[in-house]
Amino acid sequence: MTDTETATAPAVPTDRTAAPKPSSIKMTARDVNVFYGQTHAIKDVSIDVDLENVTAFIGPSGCGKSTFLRTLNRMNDTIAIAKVTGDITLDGEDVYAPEMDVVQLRARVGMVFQKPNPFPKSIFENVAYGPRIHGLAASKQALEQIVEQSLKRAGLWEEVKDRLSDSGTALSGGQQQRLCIARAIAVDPEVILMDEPCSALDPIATAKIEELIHALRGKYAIVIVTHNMQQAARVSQKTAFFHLGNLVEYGETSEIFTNPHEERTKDYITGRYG
Ligand SMILES: Nc1ncnc2c1ncn2[C@@H]1O[C@H](COP(=O)(O)OP(=O)(O)OP(=O)(O)O)[C@@H](O)[C@H]1O
Repeated sequence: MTDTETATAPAVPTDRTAAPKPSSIKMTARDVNVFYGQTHAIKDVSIDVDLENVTAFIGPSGCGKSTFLRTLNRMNDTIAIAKVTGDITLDGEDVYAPEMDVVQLRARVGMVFQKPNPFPKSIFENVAYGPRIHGLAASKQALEQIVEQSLKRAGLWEEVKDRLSDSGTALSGGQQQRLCIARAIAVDPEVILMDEPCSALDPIATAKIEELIHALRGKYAIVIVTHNMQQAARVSQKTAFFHLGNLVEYGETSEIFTNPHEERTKDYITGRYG
């Protein structure tokens, strides 16, 4: 059954992981607009991203979830016709300031994409590349330690520790996605943005990524775009609902799914439109 076929809102887990924690604000967005030529894709969006809570972005196809996610680490800079206005900060620093080093920013605010995209290099090199170019390891041993710790944090170490020189592209889809998460973790990020990270994965691989998101909660601020409302309910403590480029409602996930304030949110989570 797909989300659009469900007649009721997804159940929110009642275990402790679902409860939001008091949090410090890691990123802020104020009055953010994004234009692709004449298309006004994001309209006056303001939001705070917590460190301790996982934030899910949900909404129907084309509502601007990915576009807004990409404003947080300036990935839209790579799209020639994209224009971003408004203010975005990371620990109070202006992300769009001319002096902001974008390579450094994207290490601090890492990204995991819909389709796993390991480099056509060894498992070790996939993880070692970032720390090496950012000068994070003083020695070969230090680099090996970073690789091991990142693979452990990404829940992949046990599966790959005996074949670190195999190609990253030879792993299964779910393993490749965890490798991409290890690659993001290796440069010691503060925020991890995930753009539908499970959409190309089977249910078992998806469950592993969801467990991993739980385990990483609080170590990094995590924002996940998902089409799957059950997934949003399972992995996040805060949910933002987007519709036609507007942020319609943002709040605690349990509240959004059980007691939404806006009619459009209610219609979406009960599957009245998709
Ligand atoms: N590179 C681009 N060039 C031009 N328009 C774009 C580009 N990327 C997105 N858009 C437009 O911006 C709007 C928002 O798209 P976006 O991909 O952010 O939505 P989404 O909610 O993530 O959709 P989906 O869930 O289908 O991935 C849409 O109208 C889309 O057509």
